[in-house]
Amino acid sequence: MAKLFRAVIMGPPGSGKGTISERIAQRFGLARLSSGDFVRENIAANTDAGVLAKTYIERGLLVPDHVMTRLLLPRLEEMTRHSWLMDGFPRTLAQAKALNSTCDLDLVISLNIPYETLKERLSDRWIHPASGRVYNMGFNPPHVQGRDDISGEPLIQHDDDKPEALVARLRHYKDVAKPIIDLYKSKGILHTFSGTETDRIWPYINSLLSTKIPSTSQTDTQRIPMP
Ligand SMILES: Nc1ncnc2c1ncn2[C@@H]1O[C@H](COP(=O)(O)OP(=O)(O)OP(=O)(O)O)[C@@H](O)[C@H]1O
Ligand SMILES: O=c1ccn([C@@H]2O[C@H](COP(=O)(O)OP(=O)(O)O)[C@@H](O)[C@H]2O)c(=O)[nH]1
Repeated sequence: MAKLFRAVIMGPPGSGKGTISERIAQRFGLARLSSGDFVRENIAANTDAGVLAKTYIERGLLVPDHVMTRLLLPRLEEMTRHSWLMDGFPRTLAQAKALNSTCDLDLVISLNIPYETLKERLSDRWIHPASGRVYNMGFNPPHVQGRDDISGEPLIQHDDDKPEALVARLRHYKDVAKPIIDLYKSKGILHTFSGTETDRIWPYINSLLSTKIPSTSQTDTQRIPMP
């Protein structure tokens, strides 16, 4: 069996993690895992953890570590035979340590994007909740306004992209990300990419990953349904 590949993508809200994850998943055939999608699915399904998580998300806060690790680690244990790319986890040092005890990461991508760019992008971000596909009215608008290109279903905006929640989220990101970044740097697996446009960053990520994983002919993002 080919060697499995496990990667994490980090960056503040709006830095392009979702956009880049989708490209990586399509180009390299990795399973794409998103902690945010997982939390939202739990909220929609009214699970105990979902109801609890909602009270934090509404205030622009992170969900507590013990809730997140309880939700995600069993999920990762089911993925022992898949290569994957995780977006949104770990978001704290405690989560990074918990992840560390579950699996060995091969690579961490960290995105470094100016604050003004983040604010502009998020005020105009639209999402197809079922697939996680993201649109931006300027950068990658849907073919039909307000509708997902593939399913035709309605697009939504996240409550936590509102400016009130956003400022708190950005401040919080800076504080909590630094020790995680330092940890991955010390392990020698951190790769940082800076810039204002995903299209300009992407070729560098693409060539880095090409040296680490074989590309596939897969054209559709592989999203593993959450239980
Ligand atoms: N690893 C995590 N730890 C704590 N809370 C999390 C984690 N992942 C997701 N959440 C919660 O779920 C919310 C939505 O997750 P999602 O990844 O979509 O976040 P986001 O902040 O909108 O991300 P981004 O804007 O960076 O794509 C977060 O704002 C946070 O409250
Ligand atoms: O170069 C870019 C990359 C992304 N986006 C948009 O910015 C928003 C945030 O991107 P994404 O959801 O990928 O970021 P994340 O929050 O996952 O890091 C989305 O509306 C994207 O369409 C953009 O306008 N230009």
